Amino acid sequence: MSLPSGQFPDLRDRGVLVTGGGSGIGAALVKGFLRQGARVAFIDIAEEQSRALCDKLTPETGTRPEYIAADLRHIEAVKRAVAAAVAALGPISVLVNNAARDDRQALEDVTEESWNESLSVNLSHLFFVSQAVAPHMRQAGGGSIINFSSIAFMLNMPEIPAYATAKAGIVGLTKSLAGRLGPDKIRVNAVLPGMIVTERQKRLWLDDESIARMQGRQCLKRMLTAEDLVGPCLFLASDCSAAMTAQTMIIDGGVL
Ligand SMILES: NC(=O)c1ccc[n+]([C@@H]2O[C@H](COP(=O)([O-])OP(=O)(O)OC[C@H]3O[C@@H](n4cnc5c(N)ncnc54)[C@H](O)[C@@H]3O)[C@@H](O)[C@H]2O)c1
Repeated sequence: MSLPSGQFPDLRDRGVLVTGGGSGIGAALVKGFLRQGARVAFIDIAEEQSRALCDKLTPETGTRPEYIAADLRHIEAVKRAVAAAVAALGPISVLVNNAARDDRQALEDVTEESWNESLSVNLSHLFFVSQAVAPHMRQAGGGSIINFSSIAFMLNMPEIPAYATAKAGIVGLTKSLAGRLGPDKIRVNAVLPGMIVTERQKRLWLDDESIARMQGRQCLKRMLTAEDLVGPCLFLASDCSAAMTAQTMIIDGGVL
């Protein structure tokens, strides 16, 4: 799929911060927001691929995104990364909490350490990045936070107990943050993607058979790609969704 053709003029010159923007859905979002004329920064742990993405997107969009190298599992690093994003962009109006790592683990193999690691990489930073960004959104007169959950926690996927727990937790976090930040004109919503066929997913978990099986369950009989998440996130970021907060939006091609 290519990026959606829609334009959201209110996103022009907005400060947009994407976590995990170095690959997959996050990279499509960085490109999608740049195409709207937004000022975009992204945080990612993978330095080489992130710098390569910046080199690729600069000629494609006419603007170089700001890359901030950080490991979101460390809260001090989160604070430094958000400060760097504000220094580069000015006030932030849009935050997309996208970074995650969907490791598989059999029930018997889960340890205290691996459980905490999964919650750290898939849940905790969404709160701490939001906490660090909120004062800057207030300064900007409001904003939109988009949290990436997943339909995975609603399906029968026994090999991802901690990831599923984190993704369910993100829905609760979204509603709590929406209540706290609504009076500051900051909206908080969650998106729940279905099977999005990215390079990493193909390398690690998906094959033709599993893709065909999921397409069999989808109403839309095509493969979903990272670009399919861009339009919904632009909508949630823009004033087109001005009265929408504390909601969840499923983007899965209609899995029944
Ligand atoms: N791809 C799918 O099928 C799918 C389905 C449902 C939900 N999601 C969700 O969508 C989001 C994006 O998924 P994706 O498939 O594009 O993943 P991806 O692995 O392609 O991208 C995730 C990015 O996050 C970065 N990252 C990981 N750990 C980090 C850390 N500790 N600090 C900083 N950056 C870190 C990675 O380097 C990577 O660039 C995730 O929240 C994922 O759970 C994806």
